Amino acid sequence: MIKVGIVGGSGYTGVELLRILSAHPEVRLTTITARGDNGTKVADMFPSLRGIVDLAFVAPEESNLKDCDVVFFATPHGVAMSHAKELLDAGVKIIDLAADFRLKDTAEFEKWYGMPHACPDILSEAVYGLVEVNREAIKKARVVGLAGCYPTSVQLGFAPLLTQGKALVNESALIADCKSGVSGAGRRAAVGTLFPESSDNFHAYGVKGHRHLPEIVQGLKALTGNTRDIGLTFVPHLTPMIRGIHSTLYATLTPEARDIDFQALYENHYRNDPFVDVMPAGSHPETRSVRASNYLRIAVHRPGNSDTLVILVVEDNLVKGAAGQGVQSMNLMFGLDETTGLKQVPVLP
Ligand SMILES: NC(=O)C1=CN([C@@H]2O[C@H](COP(=O)(O)OP(=O)(O)OC[C@H]3O[C@@H](n4cnc5c(N)ncnc54)[C@H](OP(=O)(O)O)[C@@H]3O)[C@@H](O)[C@H]2O)C=CC1
Ligand SMILES: CC(=O)N[C@@H](CCC(=O)OP(=O)(O)O)C(=O)O
Repeated sequence: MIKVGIVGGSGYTGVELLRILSAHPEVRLTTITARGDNGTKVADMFPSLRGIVDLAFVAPEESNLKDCDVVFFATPHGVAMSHAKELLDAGVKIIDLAADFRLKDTAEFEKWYGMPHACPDILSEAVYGLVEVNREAIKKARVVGLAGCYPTSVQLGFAPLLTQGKALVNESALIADCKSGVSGAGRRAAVGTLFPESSDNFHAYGVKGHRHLPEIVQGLKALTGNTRDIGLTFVPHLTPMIRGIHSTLYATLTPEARDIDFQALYENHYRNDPFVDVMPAGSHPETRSVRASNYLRIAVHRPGNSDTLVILVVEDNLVKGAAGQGVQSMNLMFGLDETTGLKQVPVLP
C-alpha cells in the first residue's frame, strides 16, 4: 500500500483528494494536515466522509509526513517548496497542486507569484504534471508540479494542433476564452466568491494578465518541441456554478492546413489517453458531463468550413484540474495503471 499524506486537507482540493484517495485500492491515508482545524475529525468537517475517513486533522508541525511514500500539497503557492528538501531527503515523493514547480524560469515565478523561489535546484528536476503530455517523465519523477486548472484545459485543447512538426494554425494569435466555477477560487477565497456576489452573475477577470498565462505559454511552446513561439490571449471568467471549467479555444488555420481532417487528427492524438474523450463532430460538451470525474471532453468545430477552428473543452477543475490529475500522476509514479481509483462516473444531473 502507498502511504499518503495530504498537507492542506481542509480545502476544496484537499477534500477532493480525500474523496478519491479513500476509495483508492492501493492507498493508505496516513496523515492530513490543517493549521486552523487541527484536532477536528475530518468527518466532522466534511460529513460526506463520515464512516469513510476516520482520521483527524493534525497541525503541519506535528504530522508524520516523513513516514509517507508521497505527500500531496493542496496548499497556497509557496508552501510545498519550503518543505520539499526535507521530504525528498527522507525519501518521500511530492505532488504539488499549487504552482511552486510549474514555471521553469524562476524570474517568471517571482514576477507572477510575488516571492522568490526557495529551491531552484529541486525546481529543475521537477516534472510538469500534465499526464497526457509528460507521462513517461512523471513515471520517474520525485517531484511533480501539477498543471493548473485552466492550463490543463487549454493545453490539452490545443495539443493536437501544436505537436505536428509544422504550424497548422497561426500560433502567434491563439485565443483561450475560459469559464470556471467558483470552487476554483478555493474554500477560503475572497468576498467575490460569496453566494450574493457570485450567483446570478458572470464576469471576466485577469484580462490584463493572469498568472496562468505564462504557465500556458510555457506548456504550449513545449508542445512545439520549443521550436516555435506562441502568442496567446487568455481571458478567464467566473461563472455561477460550483465546479467545472469550460474553455472555448480559437485558432486560425494556415493555408497548408485547410484540407486536414481535424476530427480525425484529434481522435488519433488521444487514442491512448483514457481520460480524454474526443466527442463526435459537432458536439457541445457540457461541464456536467465531467462533474466529479477525471474525464476531460473535447469537441472540434470548424464553423462554415472557414479557416477558424473552435475547440470546446470541459473538465472538472477540482478533479482533472487538480486532485484527479494528482492521483493519475501518483499512479504512474508508483507503477500502477494510471486509471487506478479514478474511474468514477460523472454525476449528472
Ligand atoms: N480550487 C481549484 O479548483 C484548484 C486549486 N489549485 C491549487 O491547489 C491549492 C489548494 O487550493 P484549494 O484547495 O482551492 O484552496 P483552499 O483555500 O480551499 O485550501 C487551502 C488549504 O491549505 C491550508 N493552508 C493554507 N495556508 C497554509 C500554509 N501556509 N501551510 C500549510 N497549510 C496551509 C488550508 O488550511 P489552514 O489554513 O487551516 O492550514 C487549507 O487546508 C492552491 O495552490 C490552488 O491554487 C489547483 C487547481 C485547481
Ligand atoms: C475561479 C478562480 O478564481 N480560479 C482561480 C484559478 C484556480 C487555481 O486555483 O489556480 P491554480 O490552478 O494555479 O492553482 C484563479 O483564477 O485564480
